[in-house]
Amino acid sequence: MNAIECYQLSRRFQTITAVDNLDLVVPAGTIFGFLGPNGAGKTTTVRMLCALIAPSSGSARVAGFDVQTEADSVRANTGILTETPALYDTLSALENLTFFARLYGLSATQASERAAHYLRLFELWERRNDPVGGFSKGMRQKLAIARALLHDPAVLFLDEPTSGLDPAASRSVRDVIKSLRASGRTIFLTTHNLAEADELCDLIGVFRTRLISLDTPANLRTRLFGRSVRVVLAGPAAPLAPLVQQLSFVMNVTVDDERTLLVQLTDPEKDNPVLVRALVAAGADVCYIEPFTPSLEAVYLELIQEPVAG
Ligand SMILES: Nc1ncnc2c1ncn2[C@@H]1O[C@H](COP(=O)(O)OP(=O)(O)OP(=O)(O)O)[C@@H](O)[C@H]1O
Repeated sequence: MNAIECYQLSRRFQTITAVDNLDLVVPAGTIFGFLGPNGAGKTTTVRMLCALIAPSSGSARVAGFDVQTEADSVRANTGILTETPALYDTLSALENLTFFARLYGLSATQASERAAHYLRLFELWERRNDPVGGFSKGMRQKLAIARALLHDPAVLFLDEPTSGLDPAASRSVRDVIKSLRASGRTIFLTTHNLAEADELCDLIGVFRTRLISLDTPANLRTRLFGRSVRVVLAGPAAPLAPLVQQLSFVMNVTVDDERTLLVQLTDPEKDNPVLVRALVAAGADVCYIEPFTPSLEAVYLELIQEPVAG
């Protein structure tokens, strides 16, 4: 089953087109990473998918419901963590959660059960009676995610969930996100943290008003950079680059540093021995050769450089 399906989804604000003909399918139980520069239209997309604003054209189904004709059901089945979640500072963690659970329509018993469940899950139980005003940013963020989960939504939208958190708090929030996927939820994660997207996401959409690319992190790398190896030599690398470039299976060569070549090729298992033989025949001493995995950041920067297809 698909958690999210968009068909030609668009939103215009006066003269600005914020989202242009978005076609997107996100399978249930996955973490989808939505990446794009500032002003790309990510928040606008999330607001349409949560049935908070109407599309100008096109359609979308979230958790099986149409965002326009079944907006109440969409809202009942989605949770959203906004970039700056508001919590009541003078209320305790438990009071905050039970208050919001009642707003979602849960009975008093259900509200306290659900609040206790998430406070334990997110390791906030010991601090349940403390006013939230004294909580660290990481604790507040976990509490805000808990709040978004109180009505047990199938699809959770998280906007920059680890922004401004220290490494330990970020790790703890990422673990929470993984545990939510393990429980079968679908997570729509908007982030500028590419290492985080790489670690968490099953599927990544790179977006700038239009969807530029949609694939798994591994496929995005291979599609853009092919399969690459780093060749570390005992002597200078630059003089050998032209020779390597001439090999029929080599797609591209760059000099990574004084003694290192980055070689993009089609089939490392088959091509590496030929590459090494050619280098040795040219008098080079090969110290070692290893697979090279470009960072998702390199992939992302390459993708958003490309002009948006007409
Ligand atoms: N209510 C609105 N009225 C007019 N223009 C809007 C409105 N909401 C968004 N926009 C415009 O739509 C475009 C996309 O904005 P949006 O907030 O969706 O981008 P974003 O990708 O979420 O950006 P960021 O990463 O900075 O949060 C921007 O040009 C923005 O100014």
